[in-house]
Amino acid sequence: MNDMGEDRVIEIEGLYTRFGSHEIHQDISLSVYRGEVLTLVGGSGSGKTTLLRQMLGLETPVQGNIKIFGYSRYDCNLELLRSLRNRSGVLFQQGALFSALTVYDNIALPMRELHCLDDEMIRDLVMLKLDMVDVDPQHANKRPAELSGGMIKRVALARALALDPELLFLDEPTAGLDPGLSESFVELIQTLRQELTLTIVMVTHDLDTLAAISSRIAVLADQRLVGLGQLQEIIRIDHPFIKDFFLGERGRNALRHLVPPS
Ligand SMILES: Nc1ncnc2c1ncn2[C@@H]1O[C@H](COP(=O)(O)OP(=O)(O)OP(=O)(O)O)[C@@H](O)[C@H]1O
Repeated sequence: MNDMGEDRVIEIEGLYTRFGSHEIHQDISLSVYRGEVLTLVGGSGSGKTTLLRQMLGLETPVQGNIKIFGYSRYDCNLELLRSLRNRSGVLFQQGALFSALTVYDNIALPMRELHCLDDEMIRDLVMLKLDMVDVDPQHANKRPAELSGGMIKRVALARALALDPELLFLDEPTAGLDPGLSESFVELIQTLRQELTLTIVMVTHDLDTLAAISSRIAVLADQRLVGLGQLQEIIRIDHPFIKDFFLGERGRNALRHLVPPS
């Protein structure tokens, strides 16, 4: 099977996750379509990060299937898995840069792992990625400890985009940023998403970020998917988590254009 003409980038079917006797997901099914931003929300411990890690192939559910670009995560050969990995990029929480490596080497690492690019080509590509995320080349030789929180996120995004992925995973992309930095980081993601025609799966607790870039939202609660759709549809669902999350005071501020004041 290939992905020609297929507009589902990810297909999750009948997924169950358990850690010991702790049930995390029951019968989760959802698709992510090419070019959309699907945002996963849910209470603490509802299994958002676990689901993201399963899509990345870093964890395996006890039951169910996940297809990426039309290929099952669980019946492919090593070469195929590597190619699936190279077609996706990930921005982990807190950036997760290698602290011993410079900015340059952090971004160059995935390129070097391909073993087919020479040093000059890698240099040009690293500089191009830094430019894409608005980081001045003068910072290339710094280590992560010398960077501000906002800069770490940008460098981590440059690394996530190192291999020109079609699919980007963002785990709490604006966590730890103050509102101004958070807004400009979201604008950067939005611009790159359009320029690079990315498909994005994002986990966030931040309603401003969610409202700014989500095409659709998937809500995890009670081990299940209790909502899947556009924001306007989600906020009409009668579920305690949804009411609390979207229609509480913070929600009403972030979504004031959608939710009438009570
Ligand atoms: N490898 C693991 N072994 C055992 N339990 C785990 C493992 N990974 C996650 N869990 C548990 O699974 C549950 C879901 O975790 P997960 O991190 O996916 O939730 P989350 O929705 O992302 O939460 P948060 O919003 O707090 O980040 C939690 O109770 C967590 O302790």
